[in-house]
Amino acid sequence: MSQNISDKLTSKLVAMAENESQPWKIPPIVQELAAGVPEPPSRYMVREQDRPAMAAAAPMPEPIPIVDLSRLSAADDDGAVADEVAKLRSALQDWGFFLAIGHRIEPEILTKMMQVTRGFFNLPLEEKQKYSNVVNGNEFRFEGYGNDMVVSEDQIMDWNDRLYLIVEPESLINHSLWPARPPAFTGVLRKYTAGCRAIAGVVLATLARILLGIHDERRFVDMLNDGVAMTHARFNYYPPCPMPELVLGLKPHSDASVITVVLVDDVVSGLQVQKPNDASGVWYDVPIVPNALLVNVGDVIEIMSNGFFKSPVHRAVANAESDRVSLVMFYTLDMEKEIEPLPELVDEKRPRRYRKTTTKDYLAVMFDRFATGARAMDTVKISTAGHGSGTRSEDG
Ligand SMILES: O=C(O)CCC(=O)C(=O)O
Ligand SMILES: [Fe+2]
Repeated sequence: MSQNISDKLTSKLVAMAENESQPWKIPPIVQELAAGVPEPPSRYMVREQDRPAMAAAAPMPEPIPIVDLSRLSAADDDGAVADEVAKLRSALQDWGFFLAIGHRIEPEILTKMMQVTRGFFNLPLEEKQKYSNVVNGNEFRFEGYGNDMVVSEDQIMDWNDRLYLIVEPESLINHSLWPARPPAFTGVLRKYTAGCRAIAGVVLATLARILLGIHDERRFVDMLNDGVAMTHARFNYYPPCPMPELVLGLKPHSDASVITVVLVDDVVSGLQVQKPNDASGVWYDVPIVPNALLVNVGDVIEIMSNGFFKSPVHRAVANAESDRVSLVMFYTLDMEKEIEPLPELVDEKRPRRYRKTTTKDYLAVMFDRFATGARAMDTVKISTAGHGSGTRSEDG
């Protein structure tokens, strides 16, 4: 027992000493930093070739795809369902995302969700630090308030603070990390979570219908109820930046989720996407559409659909005038669940394009790669240029 305590103490002291010699591991809260610096510190400055180039970001070349979810589950007397399914299909094939209307979350809940999100980030630092994602002075945990993990001294940091929470299933909620203030936070988040769950269900049923047929509509939805599938909420806060053209709010990435539902700031834009299957690399500004929620394909659906649907690369840019918030719901599968292309979607004409992985392996790669700006997806893609499958065995 005493040996145990002394071991713990020793490891804590070692960790503290390491931490002192590696202060870069615990970055400042960007909101605090932003309030005091005339220009972003160098570790936030992106390489010249990766700069946001705000001027070069283009408006979307066509109207942003909007899908009315209420029509997807209506009676199909007049072909309305088929029309809406077709819209969803082309939105996801062209862009990897769409804006959902007819989603049945009342506008008041969306407004309140925005208010409590802003309310949390506007609290004094000491209050927010009660939910810190750094424990024992130097250990990062995945849930909580702070920055994303810093894995190396030369990592380029995002102009972003975030609160990360598991919101489903109930048994995995860490109640001590749910903010007590603003007082409405918990109640609103619960309602919002239930509304998003319904959205994820309708969209996943439609994707399965497109890929496998109506008889197999529940294939993806059932995965969200299989084992311990989790929903993670990421509340993003982007402070104003004195030189926004030198930083990124969030570096380019695709989501490691099955599917993602995003509530973007209702006043300040900042989300930009690249068009899947378009090699030009142009960034498009996503416009704000009141009361619509953005739904995007995640890496898991890209893999399981054998590339039929692509998980779009996106990023967030900062701006000089205003802060910005967003709330992102990531649907993930049981940690042990194997992820690979559905056998029905692999044949001679369309050979397997992704290696098998598991949720936990993929998330581990994702967190590591995100820090460096690399894509986790590249570790499971099978090169189509040659016929080799890379260095790892395809079933490994
Ligand atoms: O802030 C946004 O609009 C997007 C955030 C995002 O992509 C993420 O948190 O994964
Ligand atoms: Fe994202």
